[in-house]
Amino acid sequence: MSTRGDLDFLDDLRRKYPHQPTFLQAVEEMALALSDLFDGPDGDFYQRAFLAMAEPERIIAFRVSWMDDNGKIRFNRGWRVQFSSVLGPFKGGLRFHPTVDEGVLKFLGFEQIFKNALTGLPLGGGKGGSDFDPKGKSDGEVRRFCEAFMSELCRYLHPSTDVPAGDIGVGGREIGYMYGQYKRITNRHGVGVLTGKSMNFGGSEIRPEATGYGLIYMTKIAVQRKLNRNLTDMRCAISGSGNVAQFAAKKLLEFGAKVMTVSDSNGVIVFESGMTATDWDAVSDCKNKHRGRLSSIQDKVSGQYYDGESPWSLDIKYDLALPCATQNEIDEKSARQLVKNGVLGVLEGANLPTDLEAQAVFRKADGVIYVPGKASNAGGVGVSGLEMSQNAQRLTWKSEKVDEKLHGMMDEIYSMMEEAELSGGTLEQGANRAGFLKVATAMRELGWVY
Ligand SMILES: NC(=O)C1=CN([C@@H]2O[C@H](COP(=O)(O)OP(=O)(O)OC[C@H]3O[C@@H](n4cnc5c(N)ncnc54)[C@H](O)[C@@H]3O)[C@@H](O)[C@H]2O)C=CC1
Ligand SMILES: O=C(O)CCC(=O)C(=O)O
Repeated sequence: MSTRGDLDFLDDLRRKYPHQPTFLQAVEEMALALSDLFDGPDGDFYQRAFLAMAEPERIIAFRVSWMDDNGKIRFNRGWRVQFSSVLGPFKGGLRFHPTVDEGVLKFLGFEQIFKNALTGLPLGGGKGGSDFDPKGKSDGEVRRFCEAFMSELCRYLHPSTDVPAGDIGVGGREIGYMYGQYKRITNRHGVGVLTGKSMNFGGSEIRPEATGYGLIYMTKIAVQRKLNRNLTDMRCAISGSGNVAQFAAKKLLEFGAKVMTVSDSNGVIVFESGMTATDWDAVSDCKNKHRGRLSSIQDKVSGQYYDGESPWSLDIKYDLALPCATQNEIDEKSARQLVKNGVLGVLEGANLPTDLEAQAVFRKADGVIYVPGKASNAGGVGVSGLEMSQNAQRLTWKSEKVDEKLHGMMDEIYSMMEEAELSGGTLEQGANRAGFLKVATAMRELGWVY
C-alpha cells in the first residue's frame, strides 16, 4: 500500500480544500486503499475518475430562519451536497449538529457514493444538514426548524433526483416534520422524497433498525468466516447511544453477545457483566422519549457511568469494537490500547470513526479484522433504497422480507470484500475497490470520464 505522501495527484485537492480536513481525510483513506489501481495499467483513467468523483456535482447552501419559543427569529445554515448521480438519484442522510459545515457534509457525501454503490442498488450519493443544535430545543422549536429547513430544500427533491434520510440529530420525528412540510408545500403525497418515514405514511419496516442490525449481521459473518466462532459471550464495545448504537446493541443481545458499553458525548456506561434487556429499555427511553443524557439513568442501569470518558479512553479488554457515534472518535492512542488489550475486530457503525493514524494501527496489527463504515454501515441506506422501491410500487413489504434482503445485502458486501482478501488484499481494500470500480466503470460508460 502507498503512503499518504505518494498520492501526488491529490495535491490540487489539498491546495483547494485545506479548510476541509475531514473531507481530505476521507479522500486520502479511499485513495490509499486504491493505490494498486492508480499504479496499474489503467492508472491514469482511475486517477482522473477519482478526482472527478471527489468534486461534488452541486452544493446547495441556504439560510434557514425559524422562530424560537420566545418568538425570536433565529438563523442557521443549511446545505445539500448533491455529490454524485452516476448510479442513481442523490441519496444520503441529513445531519443536524453544531459541528456541521460544508467540509463535514462533503466527507459524508463522498463516503456515501461508494457505500451506496456497495448496496448493489441504483443509488447516487449525497448528504445534507445544518449547524442547528437540537440539544435543549423544545419539540415545537425542532418542528419549526424542520419546517423551515424543508421550505428551502423541497424545491431540490424528487424521487428520481434527490432523496434524503436521517443521520445524527435527524430521526423519525424530524423526518415526519420535514415530510409534513413537503406535503403542505408541494401538494404531492405518498411520494418517496425522504426515507426513514413513519409506517403511517410510506415508511419501510426495519428502516430504523437497519444500520445497527446490518452492522451486526456483517460482524456475525466476519467472526464466523475469519475466527470460526459465533458471537456468544463476545465482549463488544459500542460507542454512541443513538439510532445505530441502540439497534446494534439490540441485535447483539439477541445473538448472545456481551454488550460492554454505550456512550454519549458526555460519558460512557460500562456493563461489566453485559447489558441486559432492561438496561436496553432504559437507554432507549432516555434517548428516544426523554432526549436525555446517559448520566440521568446511571441509577437505573446495571452498569457503571464514567463521566467524561468514552469506550476508547478506558483501559478495558474488548473482543470487538463497534464505534457507532461519530467521526474520528478513535485516535492512534485508543487504537493502540484496543490492540494491546487483544481486540479481534473493529467494524464501523459510524462514518469514519477511526482517524488515519488509528486506521494504520489496525492495518498493521496482526489478524485484527478491520471493516470500514462504508461497508459495515451500508444496511441503513440499503433499506432506504428498499423503502424507495416500495414507495414506487405503492406497496409495503413485510418485515421478514425486508430483513431477509438486508441480510442478503450485508452477506453480498462481505463476499465482495472477501474476494479482495483472497487475492492478497484486505477486507478494507476490497470494500473501497468494489465501490470505486462500480462508479468509475459507470462514469466511463456514461461518457463522463474517459
Ligand atoms: N442513521 C443511520 O441510518 C446511519 C448513521 N450512520 C452514522 O452512524 C453514526 C451515528 O448516527 P445515528 O445513530 O444515526 O445518530 P443519532 O443522532 O441517533 O446518535 C448519535 C450518537 O452519537 C453520540 N455522539 C455524537 N457526537 C458525539 C461525540 N462527539 N462524542 C461521543 N458521542 C457522540 C450521540 O450522543 C448519540 O448517542 C454517525 O456517524 C452517522 O453518520 C451511518 C449509516 C446510517
Ligand atoms: O438512508 C439513507 O439515505 C442515508 C443513511 C446515511 O446517511 C448513511 O448511510 O450515512
